[in-house]
Amino acid sequence: MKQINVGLLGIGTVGGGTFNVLKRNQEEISRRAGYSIKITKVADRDIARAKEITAGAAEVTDDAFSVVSDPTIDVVVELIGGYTLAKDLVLKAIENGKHVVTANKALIALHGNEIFAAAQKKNVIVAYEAAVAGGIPIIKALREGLAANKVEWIAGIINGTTNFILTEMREKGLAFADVLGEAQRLGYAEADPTFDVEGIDAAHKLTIMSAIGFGIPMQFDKAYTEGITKLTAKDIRYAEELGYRVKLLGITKRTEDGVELRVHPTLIPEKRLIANVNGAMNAVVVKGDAVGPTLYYGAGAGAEPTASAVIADLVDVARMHNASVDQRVPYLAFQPEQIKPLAILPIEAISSAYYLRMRASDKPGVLADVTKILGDRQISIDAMMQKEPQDNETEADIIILTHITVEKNMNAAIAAIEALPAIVGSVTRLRMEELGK
Ligand SMILES: NC(=O)C1=CN([C@@H]2O[C@H](COP(=O)(O)OP(=O)(O)OC[C@H]3O[C@@H](n4cnc5c(N)ncnc54)[C@H](O)[C@@H]3O)[C@@H](O)[C@H]2O)C=CC1
Ligand SMILES: N[C@@H](CC=O)C(=O)O
Ligand code: NA
Repeated sequence: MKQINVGLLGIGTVGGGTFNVLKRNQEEISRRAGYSIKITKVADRDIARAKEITAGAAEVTDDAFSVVSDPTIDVVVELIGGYTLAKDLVLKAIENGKHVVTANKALIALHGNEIFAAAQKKNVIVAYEAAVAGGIPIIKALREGLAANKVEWIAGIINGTTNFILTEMREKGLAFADVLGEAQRLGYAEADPTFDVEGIDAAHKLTIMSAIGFGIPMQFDKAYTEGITKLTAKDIRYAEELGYRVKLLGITKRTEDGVELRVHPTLIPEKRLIANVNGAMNAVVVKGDAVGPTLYYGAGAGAEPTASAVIADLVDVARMHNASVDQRVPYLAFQPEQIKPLAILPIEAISSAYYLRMRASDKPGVLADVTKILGDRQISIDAMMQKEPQDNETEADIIILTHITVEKNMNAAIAAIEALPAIVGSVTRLRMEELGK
């Protein structure tokens, strides 16, 4: 059987998983690929660890550029992360006519447009299944399985670290910081976990799915990004009392005015399957006009689940490396000349239902003032809950769920509510999604 030589850049969590799974399932994988896929060279700055993992099965170097320039290497697998060095390495590999597989969503979301244009010119594959929702074959589903559909919206739990944190906080009442440490230990978190907890990693993945779903260029800089660091256990509890779960959701929707591209904590009805996705698991709902809503579920992070996607890409490369660029699945699902920009809507222009929590002095008339402010702006109320003041407290929590309104309208209403003398501090606002239709 012919051999495909792989140069692996970075043998950390995902690189190590890739090396091990490829070794363990070698026979099964080559029966599928029609080629023996072999990691022949590994670059990692931690040479000792790389040598320990590879145990003599591959040449090890600390010079990643020597791998992308090595004429014996057919495919470069980039698993170092970050955008600066990774971009240089990937562009150099493409320039040298090598196919590329990467799990690096930051790289694709920020520099994908440039990378795919370079790859198209050189007739090489750039595959990135592992970059979105880890082991779930969501790129495959979006690019191939749903090709008949006009995609209407995509919504997903696409960051394992934050879903793990939210689950542990809800189920075990643990503090945010303790759970983050555990997620790091388990290999889920990014090198800089701010990317996870501030929603940046999810926004990278959402940007990629939005581009593939709607045939638009990658526009990460226009994404609205809000993480989970300000989320309180109290809001998670109140949401639950009202029949909802709070998840960090990435949502992208095609509307008449443009495309919504937003990541934020979101209340989802608990009866939805996606509301019950826990731990580091990911789930993505894609709504196509023909197929309706479809749900994809699986491990979104971790060594072997992510390796599963990396190796699936390697199998695709093995099968398709001799084809010409126009015989292959296009990088972003649409033919490159058919990628057309659509405006990304600012967050003020999106429409959503809302969860509002405010603290009010326990005086008569406050509720009437709040409902009048909402009514004056045509914001209708779906549900309301008032918590009696506890023990020595003189203030009560009021929780309101609204029907759908434009965010700009809600901003004005919140400002007016916060200006009421009886309202203490600021109003907590969380967006809600039905995800049904
Ligand atoms: N950990 C996960 O669950 C997932 C990670 N990813 C992505 O996969 C990529 C790799 O992530 P991890 O494996 O978690 O990271 P990691 O930090 O465990 O591994 C990175 C490896 O690259 C090596 N490295 C760093 N700088 C280098 C340099 N200049 N030259 C040579 N080697 C260098 C490090 O020594 C390390 O072994 C990232 O882009 C990440 O976003 C994607 C999906 C899931
Ligand atoms: N840090 C990421 C890793 C996978 O993409 C996550 O937690 O989802
Ligand atoms: Na994937």
